[in-house]
Amino acid sequence: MSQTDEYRFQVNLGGMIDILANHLYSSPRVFIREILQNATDAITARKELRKTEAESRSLKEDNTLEDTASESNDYEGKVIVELSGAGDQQVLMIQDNGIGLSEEDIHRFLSIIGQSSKKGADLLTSETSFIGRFGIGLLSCFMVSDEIVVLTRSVKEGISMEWRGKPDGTYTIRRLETELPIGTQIYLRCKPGSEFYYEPAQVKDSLFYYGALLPYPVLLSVDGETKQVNLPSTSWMQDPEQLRSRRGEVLDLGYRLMGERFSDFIPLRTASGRTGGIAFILPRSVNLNSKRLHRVYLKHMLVSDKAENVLPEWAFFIKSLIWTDELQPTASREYFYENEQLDAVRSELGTCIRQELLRMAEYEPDRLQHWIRLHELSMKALAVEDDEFLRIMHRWFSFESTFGRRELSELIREAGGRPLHYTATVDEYRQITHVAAAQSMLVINGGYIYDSEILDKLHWIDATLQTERLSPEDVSLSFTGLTQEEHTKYYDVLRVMDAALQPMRCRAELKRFEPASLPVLYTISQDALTLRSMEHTVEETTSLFSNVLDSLKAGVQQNAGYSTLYFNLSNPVVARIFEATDTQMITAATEMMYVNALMMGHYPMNRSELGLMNRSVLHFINWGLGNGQNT
Ligand SMILES: Nc1ncnc2c1ncn2[C@@H]1O[C@H](COP(=O)(O)OP(=O)(O)OP(=O)(O)O)[C@@H](O)[C@H]1O
Repeated sequence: MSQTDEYRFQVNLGGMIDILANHLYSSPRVFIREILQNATDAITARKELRKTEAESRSLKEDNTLEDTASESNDYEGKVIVELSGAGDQQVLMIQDNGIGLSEEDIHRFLSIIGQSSKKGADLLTSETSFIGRFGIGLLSCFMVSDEIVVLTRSVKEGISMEWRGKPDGTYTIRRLETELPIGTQIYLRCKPGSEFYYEPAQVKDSLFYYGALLPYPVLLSVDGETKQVNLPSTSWMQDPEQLRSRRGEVLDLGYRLMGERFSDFIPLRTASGRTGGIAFILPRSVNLNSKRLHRVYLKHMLVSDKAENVLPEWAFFIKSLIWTDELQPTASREYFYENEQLDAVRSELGTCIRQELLRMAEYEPDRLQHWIRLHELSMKALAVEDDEFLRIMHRWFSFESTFGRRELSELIREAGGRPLHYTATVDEYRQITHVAAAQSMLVINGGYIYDSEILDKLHWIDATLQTERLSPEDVSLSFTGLTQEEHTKYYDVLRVMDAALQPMRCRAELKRFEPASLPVLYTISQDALTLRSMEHTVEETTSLFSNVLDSLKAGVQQNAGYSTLYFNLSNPVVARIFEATDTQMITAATEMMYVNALMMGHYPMNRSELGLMNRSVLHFINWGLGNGQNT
């Protein structure tokens, strides 16, 4: 048997940095986030240590818990960022007064890649109060510097230490003579080509971008001038009541962090209180398919300003600012794992929004109406998909109707317990709108996108809400018929009219209806309508395709009913036609009325109908001129 030699894997640090820079992080500027994050974790660790120490002391000395809490609260975390030098001699120093690193910590955590003092038993699922867990974040500094220098003094031991690491994987450690303050200082010297990331404005922007909500001061010192970069205490953000009472400040925060001037918002908070935020209502209407980009802070640090999955899909009219301490970020820290926890949080935040909508519907209807008007089309699209949303919003949706544009709640009231009548197409609505309005009949135009689908679904969400689709033929049922004498009197004229309309598979009927100004009403069955559009297509297509259509047409033709042209005897012109005796004149008038009705109903006319129109117009001109000569 041959001898087996055992070797250790070697890590090519340069290669790893390349992977981080080009494949994990979206921009080199994330090094600021990683350092701020480490500082935050170090401050948290120091706070926790003080708390445990105070607790064990209080147990020994029998102090009250309040004494313990106040003792652990008298420490204030702080981060100072300093820029010095110029060009490629620029140095960025980040100092925190956190827990610091002991000599042993340096060997265990700082010098071994992938080793972290912060992870729990299970790297991905166990929870800690820290943001970091992978033990790779500090490497991001090599994207902008050829050396990382860490000066540190642990709260646990008095020795001040220096660690210097290079991207080739070498590092040095030494004890310092001077005594440093407790905490850590990181020094980065600008790497050629990275000058941009050391510009004071850039550093300031990045510190604000990632750390605006950090609960301790982050100070930036440039040319001897020191200013706080992050927002002064925003702990009130976590309390929905405070958010409501600080309306102006919240809207201002929205502008500073999200760059948009919002005018309204909904406070968010899950039952556990571990996730919450502000759901800003978009002040402009948005496409339902546009990305929903939310801004999420994990333990006060920005994780992503492009998080799509923290709110339900339907909350497209909202742009939110979310804080959480429970969601699991990915290693790039730019997204969250799509896991059960995220599912639960998303649904709880969705419930907050729903409840607020319901609350508004009850107590602030004007506010709700304003939003709906802004986002109505997208909200209707959502309501078609989501019954729960439809249930909340339906009564605020507006529809065109013969009573004007009204909210559904008003229309339901007007209908007084009777079914709501609606047309399925805009053309059908156009055909009957005058007639229905003149007869004070409530008809809703369901022809616009989503409207008839919503009307169709109403009885699913409320069994008392009945709807009925109406066709123009149904409206004709409300017309007044003629007396027996009138029937006899107008029988011959009607026969002439029928004969004139026969080639168009249309029949004439004589009724009385309102408004008197409307001479005729054209109604057509669905089959007849299909046949009409097929005929129209045949006229416009190639012979091969028209053969196919012809055979389809033959099938439909057998079933297709006639359309009907209702003449309105209450209309003075129609009344005069029925007094006429000249058959030619009656025929021409009928044809004119027919094409006029088609145009009013927006039906495309076929070739023979256009010819008909031409003929009858010429006929009337001729007749008019002849009449003129006679007088
Ligand atoms: N400012 C600091 N104060 C104290 N310890 C620090 C500081 N910065 C880094 N460390 C130590 O160095 C270790 C490695 O840091 P690094 O940023 O690489 O990883 P991490 O923060 O643990 O995890 P992640 O890769 O998820 O950010 C940390 O676990 C911590 O022990």
